[in-house]
Amino acid sequence: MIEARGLTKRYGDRVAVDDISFTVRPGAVTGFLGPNGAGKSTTMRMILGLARPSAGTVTIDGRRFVDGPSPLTQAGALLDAKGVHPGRSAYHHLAALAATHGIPKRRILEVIDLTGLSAVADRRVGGFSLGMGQRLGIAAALLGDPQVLILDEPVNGLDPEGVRWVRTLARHYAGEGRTVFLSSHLMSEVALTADHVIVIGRGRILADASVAELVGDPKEATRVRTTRPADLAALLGRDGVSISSEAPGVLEITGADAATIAAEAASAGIVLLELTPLASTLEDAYLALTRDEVEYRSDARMAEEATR
Ligand SMILES: Nc1ncnc2c1ncn2[C@@H]1O[C@H](COP(=O)(O)OP(=O)(O)OP(=O)(O)O)[C@@H](O)[C@H]1O
Repeated sequence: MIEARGLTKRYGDRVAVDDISFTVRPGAVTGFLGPNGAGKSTTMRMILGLARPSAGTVTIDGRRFVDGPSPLTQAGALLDAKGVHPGRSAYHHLAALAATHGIPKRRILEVIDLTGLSAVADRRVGGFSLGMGQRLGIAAALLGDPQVLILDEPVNGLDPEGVRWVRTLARHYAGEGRTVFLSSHLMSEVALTADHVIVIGRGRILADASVAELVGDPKEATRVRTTRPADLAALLGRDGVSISSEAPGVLEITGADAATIAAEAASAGIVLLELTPLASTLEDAYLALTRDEVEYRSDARMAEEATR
């Protein structure tokens, strides 16, 4: 379990993380989402004792990470996959980590196998692709068989098979009752992988909810394509039904479900070419939550350009 209380990080007069409190629970995958510069990496670095909070506290299983007896067994992290000596082989990189943390040698081969690196374990890390580097970073995170996994953009640079592998791995570890906290820019990926989502924007928490809660009920909108849009709109035009049109012949209707629309159109002899219930997605919810942030950023950029 990761617990942050009043966590704050300032760089000069810039507030990167602004008095946030949250709990990342065991037995679940928690996604950490936010636009660029929102404060995700800074938060993860504070969790791991790599950045000092300006105020507030953050603990892993009740202890500050640096206070732990054997950090790699307490939490494993993938932060910056580039922080590896390029001249070393993958095996030697992991062996060096294992040696300094009292981890038995057989565990090195286990994580190499687990991360699909067996064929390249003796190659110099300097020649690794981004995806192989990510796998090595994840291998290092798993080395201490930790109860808490913290992964910053773990699918970055991975091919589709690799993305699926990370998803399965995250779900597997959560299924074992461990805590999995992962950041991502890919909303669709988080929707598939995470049970719970924390959304951060400009250093503040915008949402802390289950994926189901965040997505909420389906929008209850239905997209309809017909040769007689005006007739259909007139037919359905009553209190509680709203109809908009963004393209010729296409209506987006809320307040009447697909079955009602189909039945009424049929009784009036109106031919429907398409009838699609539109569910809102995590991406919709995320974009709605971070809209202000994005507007702020584009406005700021425009203002900056205008004054040049
Ligand atoms: N060492 C630092 N010195 C000064 N400012 C920093 C430092 N590290 C981060 N920041 C600033 O803190 C804010 C949050 O950055 P952070 O990297 O945590 O965001 P992020 O959500 O991880 O972004 P991204 O998705 O782009 O990785 C940004 O405005 C960034 O410029």
